[in-house]
Amino acid sequence: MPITEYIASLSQNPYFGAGFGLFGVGAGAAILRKGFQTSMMLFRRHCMITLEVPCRDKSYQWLLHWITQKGARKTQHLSVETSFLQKDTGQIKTKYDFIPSVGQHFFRYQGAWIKVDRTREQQTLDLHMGIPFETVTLTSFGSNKQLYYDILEEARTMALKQHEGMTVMYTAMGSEWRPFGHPRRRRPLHSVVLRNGLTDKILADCLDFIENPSWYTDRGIPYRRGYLLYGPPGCGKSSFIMALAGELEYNICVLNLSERGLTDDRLNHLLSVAPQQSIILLEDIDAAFASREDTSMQKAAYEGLNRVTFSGLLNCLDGVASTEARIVFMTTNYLERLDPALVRPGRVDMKEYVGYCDESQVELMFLRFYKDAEHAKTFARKVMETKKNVSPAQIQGYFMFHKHSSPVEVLNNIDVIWTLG
Ligand SMILES: Nc1ncnc2c1ncn2[C@@H]1O[C@H](COP(=O)(O)OP(=O)(O)OP(=O)(O)O)[C@@H](O)[C@H]1O
Repeated sequence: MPITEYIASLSQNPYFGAGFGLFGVGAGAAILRKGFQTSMMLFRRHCMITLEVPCRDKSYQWLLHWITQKGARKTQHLSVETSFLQKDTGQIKTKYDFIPSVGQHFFRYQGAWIKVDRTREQQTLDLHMGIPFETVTLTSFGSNKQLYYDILEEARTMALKQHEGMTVMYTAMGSEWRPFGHPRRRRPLHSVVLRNGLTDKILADCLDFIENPSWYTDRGIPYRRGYLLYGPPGCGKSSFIMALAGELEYNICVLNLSERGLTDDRLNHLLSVAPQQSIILLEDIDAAFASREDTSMQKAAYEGLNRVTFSGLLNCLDGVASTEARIVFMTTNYLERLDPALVRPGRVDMKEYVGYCDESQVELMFLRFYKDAEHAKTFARKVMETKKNVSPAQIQGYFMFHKHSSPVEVLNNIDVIWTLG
């Protein structure tokens, strides 16, 4: 049979017609699907704008809180984050924050609909935090990037407002800094009573440093400043640094140099990634190295474990180069135990003794507690007449002991100061 006849006979075959029809429908559907996918992809690429924020990014938590409070307020799918807040009285209040749960949420911002996708990768763990890796993706119509800048900026401002008037303490965890405990209410600087003029001297030095970055850059000097406070325990070294941080609106990163596992490399890294506007505090700096020289059990226990070396610390202090003001505070009870190399200018630019009370300090502390100028003078004189060393912590303890006593009773019992605690 010639081929034309064969084709003509096929067209009359009902089975072939039906099969061909089905094939046509299938092919048509496939082409339509492909076309739809391509146009969706083109639409997404040209008409939608997305922002992906991974959980390692600083703005991640800010954004989640902002979305719950400002954006997707009506969403019913939430997860909880519990935090603690300390009141002035020391009482701790538990606070529950809701954040959008994993999944999709929608909200309107500046007239635009925004889709929120919070996704969690079950397979990938964030090694630093030990939690699954997460991302939040915002998607919206249009090409206006400003929308996302505005959202991130609002989220940041909202987060910072929460900590207004607070000092956040950071501690080193692995290779990063993490807030430690609850943010503390700022302590008024002059509530820490140091010898006359010392508070203002240190404050003025810090302010001069913070306000004059160009003085350092113009002269090629690293933009950092080191302070050492030394003196007996209970005289206010730590309290002063906390109060100073509050005054400067800085936070504090506390580093324990004797910590096991803190190597030179880790220390170097930590110093270079410290949060902005924070004071680095190295407490009891003598303890980290003193134990190396003695042959006590302690040394044996730590032997073989990674620790910071003295030269490592010096290198790290020298290497703290930063575009923003880097303030390092060190404290010690034993200045004489410190290696001169550690306290030379450049590493320690200001070295101040914070010691036992003098007469005016005792008087001021009395005034703060009892608001009685006349008895304050007598009290201070009587304390000084004993010729015994007295720390502000001892005076504070004595006043707390006499919380409900009259100023006269406080005057008549001063021997108790040295027997408390
Ligand atoms: N100069 C001071 N003025 C007011 N209070 C003070 C002062 N010094 C110490 N105190 C009080 O005494 C307590 C202990 O003080 P702090 O821990 O600051 O002393 P320190 O010098 O850092 O001691 P250490 O060397 O043991 O760390 C705090 O409760 C603090 O309020």
